[in-house]
Amino acid sequence: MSFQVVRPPVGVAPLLKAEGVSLEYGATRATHDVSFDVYRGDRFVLLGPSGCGKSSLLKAAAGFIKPSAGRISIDGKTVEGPGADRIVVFQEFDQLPPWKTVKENVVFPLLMTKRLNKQEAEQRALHWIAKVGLGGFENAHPHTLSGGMKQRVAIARALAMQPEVLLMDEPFAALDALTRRNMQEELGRLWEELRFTLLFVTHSIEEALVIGNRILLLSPHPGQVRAELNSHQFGLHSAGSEEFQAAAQRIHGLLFGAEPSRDGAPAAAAPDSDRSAAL
Ligand SMILES: Nc1ncnc2c1ncn2[C@@H]1O[C@H](COP(=O)(O)OP(=O)(O)OP(=O)(O)O)[C@@H](O)[C@H]1O
Repeated sequence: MSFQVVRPPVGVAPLLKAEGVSLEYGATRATHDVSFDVYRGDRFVLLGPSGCGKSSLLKAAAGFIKPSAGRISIDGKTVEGPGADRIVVFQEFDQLPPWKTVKENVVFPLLMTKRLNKQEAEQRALHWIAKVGLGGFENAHPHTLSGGMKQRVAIARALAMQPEVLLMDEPFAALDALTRRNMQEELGRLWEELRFTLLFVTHSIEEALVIGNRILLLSPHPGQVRAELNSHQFGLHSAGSEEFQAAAQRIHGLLFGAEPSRDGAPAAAAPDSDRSAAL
């Protein structure tokens, strides 16, 4: 199977742009010279092995950490810190304050923006709680919910803020396989309806193919761009198909540089400097 080469849309400016981003924690370099463009409506996936700096890139896009070199911008403006235009959904189930009900969890950040009054915020919260299938659980506390339901609350809370970019850091990684699949389906359904812009981190090749329309492959630590792929043709509908399996295998080869060729000999991975060469 072959991937389409990524070509930027003609005449459209990216919504989120990472330019030569290096991230460091003291002496530890997490990423080196990473560049990518996310366009409005993209489901853009950062994929790479553990420790390659995916979460760090997401945190930098969220404004939680600053690049040691390069820059990240939204609509041309350099990201200098967190903002309501970028909301993060994390993997951890404890991202919801446990003393607040489902409704209060969704309402709270809306009130913090000071753009809505209490009644408007509650109305909007109820709308989003229903949208993620949690109607009837508005007054429940997080500890009474399953892991999947907690992630639904986190998604409702994020989408209610109507961010420019929804940032998701392995949001389904701690869920059992069946719930994870349901949540991937749910996210796809929400995207079909709302067409929000998504930056999604995962180390699962299958999840990247199911969720993303574009995938950035990062090399092992420190993360550098290995390749960029279009993957819009894949989804849960195609998971398990021959083409899907071939794509997953191809990505594995690109990531780890040992893609088995037809005759069984390892083939070279995409060179960092030429993203399209191996696609
Ligand atoms: N707060 C921190 N302090 C020091 N080093 C850190 C910190 N956070 C991450 N690192 C280091 O930066 C590198 C990238 O980590 P990061 O969590 O971004 O990778 P990742 O690709 O998201 O990994 P995983 O898939 O395991 O979550 C790793 O070497 C990690 O040890």
